[in-house]
Amino acid sequence: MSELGTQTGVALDSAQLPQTVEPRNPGMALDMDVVMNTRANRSAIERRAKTLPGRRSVKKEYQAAWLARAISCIDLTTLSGDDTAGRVARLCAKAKQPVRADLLEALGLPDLTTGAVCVYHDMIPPALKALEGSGIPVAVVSTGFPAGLSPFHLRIAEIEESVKAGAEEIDIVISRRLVLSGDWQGLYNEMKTMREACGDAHVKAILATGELETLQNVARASQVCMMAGADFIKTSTGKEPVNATLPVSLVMMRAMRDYYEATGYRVGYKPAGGISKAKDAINYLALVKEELGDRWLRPDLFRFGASSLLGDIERQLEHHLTGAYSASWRHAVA
Ligand SMILES: O=C[C@H](O)COP(=O)(O)O
Repeated sequence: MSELGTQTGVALDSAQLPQTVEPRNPGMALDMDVVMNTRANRSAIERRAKTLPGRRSVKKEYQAAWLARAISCIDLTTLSGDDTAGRVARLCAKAKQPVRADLLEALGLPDLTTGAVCVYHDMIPPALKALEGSGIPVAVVSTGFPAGLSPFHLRIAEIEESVKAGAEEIDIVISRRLVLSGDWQGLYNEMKTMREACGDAHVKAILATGELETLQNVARASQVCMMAGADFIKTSTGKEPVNATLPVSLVMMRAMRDYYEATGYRVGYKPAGGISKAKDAINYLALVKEELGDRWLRPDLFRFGASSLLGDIERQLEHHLTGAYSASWRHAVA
């Protein structure tokens, strides 16, 4: 049965999620033939991406199921210079109970949570404290986020410090200049060293696609990061002028599909930055379903990096259950 279909039924039951554990991508030797043969046809990709928002219409209980799944895949994020322990604690409370309790009951999903909470290094202790016992992992941005231009040994030390402090997921930024100068070996070495520094923590490689100039560069950088052992590839920091887009997502997902076909390892995907509307979330999930298949529609293989998406999803779910919209300020996240 198709899992989040518009034709076939889907129960709003998180217990439906299979408990299979995906083997971690171990990486492989850098294969320059694969990298150089990886291409991206911009006009074909843009044409394909444009068809998505128009023809996807998921209604009523199916829409609620897709939105509930979207919530389970959110890395609920705060990455501001004025973050405080209090703000992070409020964000974590929202991660533990992402939607009003009566709405969760009505959906039959009393235990629904977000996929993770994503913060800066200094906010790890308050996040861990607030999430204690919830099973929700703390993700941390690292390696001189967002530009990634601090000395390399300090970037590695930063990863090690965050792992030591208890982060289970490390979102690293790659050196964009290595992509822009075609230094694929340099990018491979950097990513491999970062993956090693993460140890048991999972590593998400932020490509900062809005700064990579071409879709071909995005495709090649995706391949190289996966070969070097990335657990996830992620579009953006949220701080670039252009962040996640559907065309970029199509390119990255196709690179992931090629990598899976070549190695048997599934790498996760995280679009991030500027995703703030429920209907955008559904478009991304639909793209994942069509390009990669149902197995990828799980928090272990798919996340949204988003600071304000949850509020709009809660609003849409409230409308689904009560027939009325509430003001967006009632769903402020933190
Ligand atoms: O990784 C997450 C992003 O920084 C969040 O970006 P956003 O604030 O545009 O949702």
